[in-house]
Amino acid sequence: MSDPSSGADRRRTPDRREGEEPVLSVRNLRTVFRTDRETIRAVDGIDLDLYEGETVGLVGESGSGKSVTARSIMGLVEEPGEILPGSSIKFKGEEITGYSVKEYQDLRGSGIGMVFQDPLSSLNPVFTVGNQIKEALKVNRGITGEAAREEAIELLEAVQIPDASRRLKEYPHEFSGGMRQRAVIAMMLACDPEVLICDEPTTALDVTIQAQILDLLEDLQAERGLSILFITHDMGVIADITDRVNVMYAGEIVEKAPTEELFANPRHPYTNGLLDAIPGQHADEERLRTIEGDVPTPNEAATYCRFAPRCPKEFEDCTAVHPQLVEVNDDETDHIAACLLYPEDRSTGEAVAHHERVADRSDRPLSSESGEDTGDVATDGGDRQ
Ligand SMILES: Nc1ncnc2c1ncn2[C@@H]1O[C@H](COP(=O)(O)OP(=O)(O)OP(=O)(O)O)[C@@H](O)[C@H]1O
Ligand code: NI
Repeated sequence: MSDPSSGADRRRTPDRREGEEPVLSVRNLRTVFRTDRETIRAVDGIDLDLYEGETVGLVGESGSGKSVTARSIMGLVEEPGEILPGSSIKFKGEEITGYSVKEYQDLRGSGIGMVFQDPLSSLNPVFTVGNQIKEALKVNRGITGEAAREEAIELLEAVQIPDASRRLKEYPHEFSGGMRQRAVIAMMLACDPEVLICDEPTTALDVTIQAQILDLLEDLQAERGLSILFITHDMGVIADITDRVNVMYAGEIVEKAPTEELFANPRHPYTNGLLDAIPGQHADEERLRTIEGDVPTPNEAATYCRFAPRCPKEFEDCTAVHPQLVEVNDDETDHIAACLLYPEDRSTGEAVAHHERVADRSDRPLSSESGEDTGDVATDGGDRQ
């Protein structure tokens, strides 16, 4: 059987670095939540690549599917959530969708670490910070006793927690918010991960502390060659620390480009809306501009543009054709956008026809929508070696 990701590879042109394999590669990821009333397509067919030593951003408003993407990668999708067959997530070339509970535990213990917005969700209140780091060292790297204590001190020093040997004996509640997040990062480093997924790790912190944590992540990345997937709704943070960006809206990635390029030439109207909402962009205005309206819950197949109802550039076809990620023009092969206005060097009619052709090749219904479970999607699923 063919590789489930090959169709997606042909259909879009993401993120490639010549001759190099990504550490983490996501293709056609679809994660749904089925309730009695509806099927929420929280993540609806996204592609994502992360190469060694780089920071890739995933940005979008609340409810766009960023956290579900992260949880899908980590094997943390809970009932009634489900990763659909045909989705592919590869870590160092190995398919990890379909991993057992034990395999995911091992993956989280060594390969991929995750830092959440709330550090207390990763820390146990009844154990000292030192004990928790030592436990991580024991379970994941077999380091115990005095060696573990020394390593724990080194890790706290690596995340710039002053007075490390004393602080090891303290409990999470004795740490400030910023220090707690550092402790969580130290715990992640205890697993010696290659990939770090950060889901809004600084959102709850004040601006100064936030900047310090971002600096720390950059330092750690340089020292350890970490690859970081950074999730945020804050375009300012994206500009600060990422090399490449994926803009997400209602379960889909709508624009993808190197960070500098995205900020210099944003193409998708949604991305423009997010950029306009950065504080300080419009000094003459008193209040922050935000995009009017809310992210819709993606509870039906996208046979149209999900952003159209809020889009200042909406035209008739936007409600009838599902935009595909296409190159914004002939010169920008690493800049793609899912908007019927592109490729910009074609007439609107030609561009729309192009999107229709690509959609024909790649949009597939959920098996539940095609009546019987025909296996149309499921046929791709069983390809794990
Ligand atoms: N357990 C669940 N059951 C049903 N729907 C869910 C569940 N978890 C997430 N969703 C839905 O999935 C969609 C995406 O949620 P997600 O948490 O990934 O958004 P997000 O981009 O991380 O937003 P935020 O910036 O607020 O963290 C939302 O529509 C949400 O309601
Ligand atoms: Ni989230």
